[in-house]
Amino acid sequence: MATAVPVERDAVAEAFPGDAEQVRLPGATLVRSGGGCDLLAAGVGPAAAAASTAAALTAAALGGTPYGLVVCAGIGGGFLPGAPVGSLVVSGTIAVADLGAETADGFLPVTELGFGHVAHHPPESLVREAVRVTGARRGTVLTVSTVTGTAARAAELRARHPDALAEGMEGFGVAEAAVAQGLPVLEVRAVSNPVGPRDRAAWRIGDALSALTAGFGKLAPVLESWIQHDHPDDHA
Ligand SMILES: O=C(O)c1cccc(C(=O)CC[C@H]2O[C@@H](n3cnc4c(=O)[nH]cnc43)[C@H](O)[C@@H]2O)c1
Repeated sequence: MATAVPVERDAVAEAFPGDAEQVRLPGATLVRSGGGCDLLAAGVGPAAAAASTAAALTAAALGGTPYGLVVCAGIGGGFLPGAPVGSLVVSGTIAVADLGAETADGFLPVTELGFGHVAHHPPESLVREAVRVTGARRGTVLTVSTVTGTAARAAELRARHPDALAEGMEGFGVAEAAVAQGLPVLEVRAVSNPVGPRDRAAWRIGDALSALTAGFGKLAPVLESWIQHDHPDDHA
């Protein structure tokens, strides 16, 4: 489980029972819950998140105990009216919003330049179960390197990503690290602020952290059970 900062990690950890221990690795420090779930405060932004998630995944694989699933979780911006403050969003798609080239004719995603990826798709069975048990909204979660701060930018993102419900700064980085090691990935965002004109007074970080803890209270058993079973329909 990768969050950006320790306060998000601890909000998620509350949902996992038992005594936690700290595990220090080269490039990452994990909090290991009593139930064996590893939580990582991976850093803010896609690059930091990818680097520390990759370090943790590689250490587990080399140690002979590879992970079965990677989850990126945290607070995020919500696109109104679909994702109001305090709501929970589960990623049908994890997409990077600003990886590409600006041209006179508009934005070109990096894939149209012939490189890499711009989206990753969590397993359908996991998304469906996560939405069912949490009551979360399902949508595309965008990863941005610059927090959206104007109505014009929010509208531009929605025009390019009509299914977008939330934005954060780490999901795509975590997903790139997971997919590079053949692992499934999911993103869960609790909405702390609307995506749009910058208004720090409107942030509701405490409410979003509470929504994260409550959501993972319901999600934790689903994640554990999902990892234990094969999901042939997801491989099609
Ligand atoms: O200074 C601002 O106006 C501002 C507005 C929203 C968020 C920030 C952050 O620095 C938070 C970064 C942190 O939290 C996640 N997050 C929360 N809300 C958003 C958002 O609207 N857009 C993107 N990321 C958001 C993010 O994943 C980071 O970990 C500052």
